[in-house]
Amino acid sequence: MEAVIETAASCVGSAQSAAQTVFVAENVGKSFGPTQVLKNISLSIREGERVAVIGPSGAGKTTLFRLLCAVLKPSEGRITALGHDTGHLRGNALRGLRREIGILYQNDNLIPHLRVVHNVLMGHLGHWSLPRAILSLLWPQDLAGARKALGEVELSEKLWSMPGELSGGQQQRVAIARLMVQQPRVMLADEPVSQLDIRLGREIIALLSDIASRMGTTLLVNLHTLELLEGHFERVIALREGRLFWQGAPSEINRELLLELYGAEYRAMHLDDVVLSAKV
Ligand SMILES: Nc1ncnc2c1ncn2[C@@H]1O[C@H](COP(=O)(O)OP(=O)(O)OP(=O)(O)O)[C@@H](O)[C@H]1O
Repeated sequence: MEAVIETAASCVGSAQSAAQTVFVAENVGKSFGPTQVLKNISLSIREGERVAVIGPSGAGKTTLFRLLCAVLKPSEGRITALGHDTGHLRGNALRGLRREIGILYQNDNLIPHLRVVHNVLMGHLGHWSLPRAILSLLWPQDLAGARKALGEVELSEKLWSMPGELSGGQQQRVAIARLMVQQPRVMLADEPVSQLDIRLGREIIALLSDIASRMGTTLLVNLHTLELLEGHFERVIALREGRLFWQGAPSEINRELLLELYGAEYRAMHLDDVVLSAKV
């Protein structure tokens, strides 16, 4: 099966569509020392889109996310994030960009010695002055905002709990409540459910997708569990060996594509059992 790869020109699109674009990668490469882990990646993500990034282990998914949120700079090519060339961002401009990008990791999202309320209010950190942030640790500022966000993730009763008293799924919900308080323009979730069983994973992906669509926030999720694509994403981007292998709608994914994408991992992932359909 022939991999469908967009050219830089078609990805970048016209000046008009660029105005509604949150990320543009143009011929991006990333090397660590002599090892090139991303090669010639060109893609764009539109405002409000919900996109899943898939691919075998080591394909470069996390590296791509770190480039998009400007934690890493490209070795080649250019990334434009919310209108800024990340290769040239420094100081306040870099902090400003990071405020607009909310990140959810697979675990360790919460500060273990802070109560849930304080973890949720961490979402305000990019906007609050240092004195207000310190004061909030003694006397939570915006308690109503924390209560509301926790209500949205159905954890109102955990406001004063410690993270260690929560299950893995509940901790991810608290991290999502923190994202709601942060109100970023983009949410990047890097394998947010790989530590959870499939039922909890489904709940978390459904919650993220629902919140992103209600807030009009762009959502990018790096996913290993392909069963979770169903119904939540408008587009899938597949990476293989550091290259953009394929992109399209979830409904276009078929057995041949997955066999070619995952190679030896295909059987281990039980992909024959995966039933994919687009209900977005
Ligand atoms: N800081 C680094 N220094 C050196 N090599 C790195 C670094 N970060 C990532 N790599 C390498 O880059 C490649 C891609 O890693 P990355 O974590 O982006 O892949 P991935 O697709 O997210 O994999 P997984 O699904 O297993 O998490 C891997 O071979 C990894 O070892």
